[in-house]
Amino acid sequence: MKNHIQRLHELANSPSRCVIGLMSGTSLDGLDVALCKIESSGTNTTLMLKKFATVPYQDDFRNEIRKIFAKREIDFQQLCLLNPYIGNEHGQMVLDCLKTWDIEPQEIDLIASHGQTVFHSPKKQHKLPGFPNATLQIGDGDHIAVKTGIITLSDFRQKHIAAGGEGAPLAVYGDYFLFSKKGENRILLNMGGIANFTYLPGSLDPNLVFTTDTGPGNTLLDAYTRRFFHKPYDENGDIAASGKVNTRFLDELKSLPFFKQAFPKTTGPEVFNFEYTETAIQKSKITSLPRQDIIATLTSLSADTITDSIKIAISANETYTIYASGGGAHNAVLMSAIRENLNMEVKLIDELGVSGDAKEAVLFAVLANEAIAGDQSFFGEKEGVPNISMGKISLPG
Ligand SMILES: Nc1ncnc2c1ncn2[C@@H]1O[C@H](COP(=O)(O)OP(=O)(O)OP(=O)(O)O)[C@@H](O)[C@H]1O
Ligand SMILES: CC(=O)N[C@H]1[C@@H]2OC[C@@H](O2)[C@@H](O)[C@@H]1O[C@H](C)C(=O)O
Repeated sequence: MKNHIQRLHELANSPSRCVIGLMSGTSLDGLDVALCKIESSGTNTTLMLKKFATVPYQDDFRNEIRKIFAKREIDFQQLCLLNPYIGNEHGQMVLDCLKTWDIEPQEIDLIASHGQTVFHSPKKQHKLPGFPNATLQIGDGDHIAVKTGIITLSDFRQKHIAAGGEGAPLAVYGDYFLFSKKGENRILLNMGGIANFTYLPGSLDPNLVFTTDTGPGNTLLDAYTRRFFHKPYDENGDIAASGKVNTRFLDELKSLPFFKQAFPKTTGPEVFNFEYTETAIQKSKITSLPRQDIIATLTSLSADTITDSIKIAISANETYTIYASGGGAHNAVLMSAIRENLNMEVKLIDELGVSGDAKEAVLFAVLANEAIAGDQSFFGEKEGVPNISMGKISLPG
């Protein structure tokens, strides 16, 4: 024990750390593994992404998670079993990546594991008096630490809730440290299962930094494409490109109160799922609409709700640059609808030196770096962006 605490002390005082960030998002496509060298902390943080891989999930593994994923009623034993099971699997995936990269586990200082979100329930969504914002990520950190022999930080979201946030989006911290630029207002738009963005003011004023989910990114598209096109997602937006947007259906999809809620707000596949699409199809009486048109309309919904949110958050006369990341950045139809709605170029975060597919995993590496070596950076007084260090520490021995 004493050795581990001494090691943490050394790491806290070392000029740089080698940190593996792990992200398993709402799309359940795989585990993103980002090996980063991080120097310093807070606004002085510099990061070099040394290696990156997405370890795809096997169907069996994904199906086990789907049994409980974002469901109100589940088999409690399944939840209990998955917690160590996912931790162990993620640990093994890290070891496999290290082997492929010809790197010894001893060369890694920390793992930052997001885990798997299985339910996200902000107050605005559950509306149960007396109950707080809540979110649950599983894939226990102790199992990763013991499996890999590497000190592991996990369960980052609880502290954010304890300090007054909804547990997400946490990207804001790393976004601010890594991607802020004096003199340039930036929007960092991430389109995973759920879409969110961070506003980084060119003034660098932490009081103006802003982050929120906007609603669906790919989650509705994936669910519908899986069910009716027997593919995991609409590759490149090809199905959407072959369909037409149906306005009646689009208006019905947009009538959900979530879209009118004030920022910051968060959501998940508990709300944006196949049933949500089905209900909107029934309500708008378009049951005979070609399936490509459904995909085209769902793609428009993602684009419109993203760009409407950006327009609300940024005043009309303000200039800014948008950098996109996440799997949705590979969807040409989604990207061009966003460009069209905003009438401006949308760049890729890759231009700023980090691959868009790696960004979220990288940001958890930054959070772990901050928890171990940071000095509680000031994030202003804005609601939903608490000034805190996050993550629980699991020791390997
Ligand atoms: N070539 C592609 N064409 C179209 N869509 C793609 C492509 N590649 C990935 N995607 C979409 O991106 C999704 C995965 O994105 P990503 O890994 O960023 O999500 P996530 O991290 O799981 O979600 P979240 O950020 O909400 O937690 C896929 O499920 C798919 O919908
Ligand atoms: C509860 C949860 O897992 N939320 C995710 C999800 O995926 C995208 C969006 O919804 C975002 O709010 C968050 O993840 C990113 C990494 C975040 O916290 O910034």
